[in-house]
Amino acid sequence: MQTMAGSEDQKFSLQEVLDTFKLCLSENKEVYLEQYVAGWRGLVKFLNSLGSVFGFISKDAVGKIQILVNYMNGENASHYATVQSMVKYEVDNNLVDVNKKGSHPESGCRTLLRLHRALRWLELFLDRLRTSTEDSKTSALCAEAYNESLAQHHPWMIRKAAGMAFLVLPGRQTFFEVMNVGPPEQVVAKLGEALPLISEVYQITEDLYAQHNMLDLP
Ligand SMILES: CCCCCCCCCCCCC/C=C/[C@@H](O)[C@H](COP(=O)(O)O)NC(=O)CCCCCCCCCCCCCCC
Repeated sequence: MQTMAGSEDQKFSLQEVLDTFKLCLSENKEVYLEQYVAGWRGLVKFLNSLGSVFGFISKDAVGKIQILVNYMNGENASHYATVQSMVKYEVDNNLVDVNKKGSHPESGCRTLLRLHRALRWLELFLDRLRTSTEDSKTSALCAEAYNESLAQHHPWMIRKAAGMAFLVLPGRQTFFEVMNVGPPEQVVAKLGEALPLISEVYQITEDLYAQHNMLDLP
C-alpha cells in the first residue's frame, strides 16, 4: 500500500501540469507563486521518471523550489503570494543582490529568475515536440531548445553535463507515453493547449523583470 501510494505520487500527467499553469494567472494577470511552484513540482516528477541521469538537474530545481516554498511559508508569507508582490517586497526592502552576490544570495527574485529562464527552455522544447515528426530525435529537440535559452546562462561545465544527459532521453514515442495523455495526436493537441498558457506566464514574468532591470540578477 505504502509503495503503491509512493509510485502514484510520482506519476506524471501532462494534464496536471497544464492545469497548474492555467491556475497561475490571476484575473489581473498576476502570477500566483503557489501554482507556479506546483507546476515546477509536476515537471520535476516527470524528469525524475526519466531516470537518475537527470538527478543533478532535478536536484537543482528542487532546491530552488524549496527556497521559494520557505519564503511562501515564512514570516513574510503574505508578500510571497504572487511574483509581482514578491518583486515589490524584495525590491522595496533591498532584499535583492543586484550586481553581485552579497548578503542576499538566495533572494526569491534571483531564485525565481532561474526557473523563469528554464520555463523558456520548456516553451521552446514543448513547441518542438508539438511540431515534431515520428522520426524526430527528442535529444536533438531538447538540445536546440536548450542552446537557444538556458545554455546562454550556464557555464561550460553545466552545458557539457546537460548535453550528455540529453543524449539518453527516451525516443519520441516513449516520451509521449510517459506524458500520460493518450495517443500522439492527443499529446500534440494537449501541447497546443498548454503552450499559450506557459508563454503568457513566461512573458508576464519577463516583462516584470525587465521593468525592474532584473534579468541578470547574480
Ligand atoms: C526533458 C528533460 C530534459 C531536462 C533539461 C532541462 C534543461 C537543462 C538544465 C540543466 C541544468 C543543470 C543543473 C544546474 C543548474 C544551475 O547551475 C543553474 C543556475 O543556478 P545558480 O545560479 O543557482 O547556480 N540552474 C538553473 O538554470 C535552473 C535549472 C532548472 C532546470 C529545471 C528543469 C526541469 C525540467 C523538467 C522537464 C520536464 C519536461 C516536460 C515535458 C512534458
